Amino acid sequence: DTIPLQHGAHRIGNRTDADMQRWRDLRFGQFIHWGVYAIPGGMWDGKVYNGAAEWIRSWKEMPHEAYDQLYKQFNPVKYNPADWAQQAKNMGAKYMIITTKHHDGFCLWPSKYAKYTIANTPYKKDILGPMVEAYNKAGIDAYLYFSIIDWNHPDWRTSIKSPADSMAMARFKVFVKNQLKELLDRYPTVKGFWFDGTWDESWKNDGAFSDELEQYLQQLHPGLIIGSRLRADEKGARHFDSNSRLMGDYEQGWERKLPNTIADVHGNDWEGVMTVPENQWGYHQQWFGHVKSANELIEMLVKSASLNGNFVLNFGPKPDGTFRTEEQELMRNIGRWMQVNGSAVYGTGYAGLEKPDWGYYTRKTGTDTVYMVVCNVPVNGNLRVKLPAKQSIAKAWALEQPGVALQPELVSRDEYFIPVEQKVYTSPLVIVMKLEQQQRGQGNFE
Ligand SMILES: C[C@@H]1N[C@@H](c2cn(-c3ccccc3)nn2)[C@H](O)[C@@H]1O
Repeated sequence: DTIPLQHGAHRIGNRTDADMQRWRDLRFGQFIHWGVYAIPGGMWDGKVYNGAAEWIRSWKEMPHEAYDQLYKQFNPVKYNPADWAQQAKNMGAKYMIITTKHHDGFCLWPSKYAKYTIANTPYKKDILGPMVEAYNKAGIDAYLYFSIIDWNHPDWRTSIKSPADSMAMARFKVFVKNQLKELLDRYPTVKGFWFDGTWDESWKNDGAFSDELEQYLQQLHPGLIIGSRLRADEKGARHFDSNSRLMGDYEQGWERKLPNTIADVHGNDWEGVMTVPENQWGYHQQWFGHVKSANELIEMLVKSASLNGNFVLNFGPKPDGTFRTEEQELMRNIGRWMQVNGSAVYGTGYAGLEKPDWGYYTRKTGTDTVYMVVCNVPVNGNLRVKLPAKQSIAKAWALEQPGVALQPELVSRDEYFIPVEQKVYTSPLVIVMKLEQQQRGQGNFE
C-alpha cells in the first residue's frame, strides 16, 4: 500500500504526448559544458587538478578569489555556434544540452538577475541565443542545463541551519524562478531543462518547492521535458518518490554509467549522459586515464537505444570557443558511422528479444523491423538469433547491402543462424530483419 504524498510523482507511467515521443525518437544528444572553468582547464599555478575541471573552484589549490576574477578574461574570440552546430549535425546528434549556469554560478546569458554573467566579460555578448538559433537551424533541438547549486550567489545554502538561512534560501528560490522564466522568455524554442546540483539538504528537504517549480515551468511552457533530478518529495526522496514512483519525465540518474538490462530501467524513459575521458565535463588541458573511442561510444549509444533510453555525449569547449582536436575527431568518426547506420538508432527502442552475445537488437518503434548491431563477431561465423515462440524471420539483409538477402538457417525451434563474413571489422556491422508471425507447420521440430 502506498504512502499518501502531496509532492511525489503526479503521473504513473511514461508520458504519452507527442513532445515526449519526439524526445524518445531523437535518441542521440550532445552535452556541452562551457564556462569560466574552461580558462584554467584543470590546471592552476603550474599544478594539475585531478578532479573534474568544472569543479576546480572547489580545489584547495585554487583560491576562490582567484577563480572569481577569471570571468574578466572570458573572451572566446573563435566562438562560432554555426560551426559547432554543423559539427554536431555531422556527428548525428539530434538534440543538444548547454550549460546555461554551472555550480560556479557564471551565466552564459546576460541575466538581469545577476552580475556574474557574460555581459560583464570582455566578450559581453549573449552566448546562448546564437547557439540555440544555430542548432535549431541545423535541425537540432535545444535543452538548457541549469545548476541549482550556485556558489556565487550569497543566498545559496547547502543546508538550512538558522532562520537567517531560511530567509536567504527563500530569496534564492525567487532568484531561481526568475532566472528560469528569463531563460524561457529569451529562448522560447527550447524543449526542456536539464537540472543538476539538487543533492544538497537545502533542496532535498524542500520537495514542495521542487514540485511547485516543475509545475510553474510546465504552465509557462507546456510540454517542457524535465528529468527526475529536479525533484524531491516531501520526505526527501529524490528521482523516485517514497512510493518508488519516478518523478519528472524520465530517469535522469544515469551519469557516466548505463543500465545493463531492460529490468534495470523499470519500464521508465531514461537518458544516460557520458564523458569522453573518465570524468571531465568542462575543458581539461590534460586528459588522463581512459579516453573512450568512437566505437566504444557508438556501442554505448546503441546499447542505450536497445534499452529504451537516450544517450548524450559530452563536449568541453576550450576558452577560445573551439572544440579540442580529439573531440572534433570523435564527432567526425561517430558521424561517419551514424551517416550509414543511424536508422538502427533513431526512432528505435527495446526489441523484446533476449540480449545476444554478439551485440544489440533495436526495434523501429511500433514495427516488425529489428536491427542487429554486431559489436562482437562470433568465431563460429554465425549470428545466433533467438525469437519468441511463433515468430520467424521473413527477410534479413545487411544495412549496407539492401539488395542482398541473407539466408538465415533454422537451427532449432525459433532459433536461427545468420552467417556473418569473417573479415576485419573497423566499426559495428548492422543487419536488418523483418519479423513475422510463424506460418503454421513451418519447421519440423517438436
Ligand atoms: C552532469 C555532471 N553533473 C555534475 C556533478 C556531478 N557531481 C557529483 C557529486 C557527487 C557525487 C557524484 C557526482 N557533482 N557535480 C558535473 O559537474 C556535470 O555537470
